Amino acid sequence: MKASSSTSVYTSELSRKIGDLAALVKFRLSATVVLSSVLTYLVALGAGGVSWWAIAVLTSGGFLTTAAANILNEVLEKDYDSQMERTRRRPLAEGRMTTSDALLMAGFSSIGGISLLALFNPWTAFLGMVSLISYAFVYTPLKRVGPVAVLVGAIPGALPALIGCAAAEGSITALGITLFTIQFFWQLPHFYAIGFLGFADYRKAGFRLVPEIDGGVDARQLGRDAIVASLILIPLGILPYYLGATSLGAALVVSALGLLFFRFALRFLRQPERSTALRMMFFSFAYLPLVFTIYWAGKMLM
Ligand code: HEM
Ligand SMILES: CC(C)=CCC/C(C)=C/CC/C(C)=C/COP(=O)(O)OP(=O)(O)O
Repeated sequence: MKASSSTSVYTSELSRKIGDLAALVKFRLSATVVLSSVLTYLVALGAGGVSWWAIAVLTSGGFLTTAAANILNEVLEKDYDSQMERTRRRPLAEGRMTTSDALLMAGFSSIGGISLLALFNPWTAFLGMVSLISYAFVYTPLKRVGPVAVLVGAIPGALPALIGCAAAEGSITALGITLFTIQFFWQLPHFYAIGFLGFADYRKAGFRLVPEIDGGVDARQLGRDAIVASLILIPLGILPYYLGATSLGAALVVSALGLLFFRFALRFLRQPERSTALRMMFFSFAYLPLVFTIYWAGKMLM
């Protein structure tokens, strides 16, 4: 009896620790970031030369680097995270973890991550370092300054696409810049939907990522910007075909997804409310992995 109750205490303690670690590194976000690097790596590499070993190194190096960036972000924001409903249960915000433990993890994680990325080539490691530093030390403080933070945050947010291409090609190429640009513009409607939905929460903690008008969210501005970004994604979708990185069919499907994104943005602009924002947000979750997978499939079938 005693043994079984101490086992269940141990199990629930362990699952709480795992939950805390997942929240500390923003596991789902980090996993998607890494997926974008792995998929762009595969697009750049095409059919030849894919090794499971290289994919494992890119996945673990990318994950450790992204985890370090997110830990630093949560250290810097622990007092603000505790004021937001969405983030208040994070381990640093609730005091279940100390700042020094978190910093120690960020230190080991960044050294491990960048070292693994360096196994590909110096560009991959350098770009990993730039994304980590710009996310933690430029974007994070700018979140309290104004909506410009979103455009700045979209740079480290898009660098994983360039990192994947650099790992495959050894340098910064036209394909890398194209996939970076797609990931950059994708993030704008992605965040504008989230920002609209979470406006009150952001405001409570003093984050100023979302444009305001008369003390409320400026939904027209968000809608217009989402329209512009999604319109840019439509022609951009074709570009990898001209660079020889995918088939015409795949590129056209990606452009069609851009058109669909535009429709979600247009509906949001016409009717800025929870339901239209939610649809734009859920579509954004699917859009990026779909786009890179379609390019890859197109290249494999060429
Ligand atoms: C300017 C850049 C970005 C901003 C400001 C941003 C902001 C956010 C926020 C605040 C959430 C939490 C939504 C919630 O919990 O309700 C979120 C969710 C998410 N973001 Fe982004 N994001 C950005 C870029 C990215 C990038 C680069 C990726 C991946 C490639 C990404 C993938 C995701 C995913 C998969 C989720 C849902 C998973 C989760 O809620 O943990 N985001 N984003
Ligand atoms: C390879 C490497 C190191 C890449 C860095 C990639 C990275 C962490 C991208 C995330 C982009 C981003 C601005 C997310 C929102 O964070 P937020 O601080 O607004 O989210 P929060 O409100 O949930 O804290």
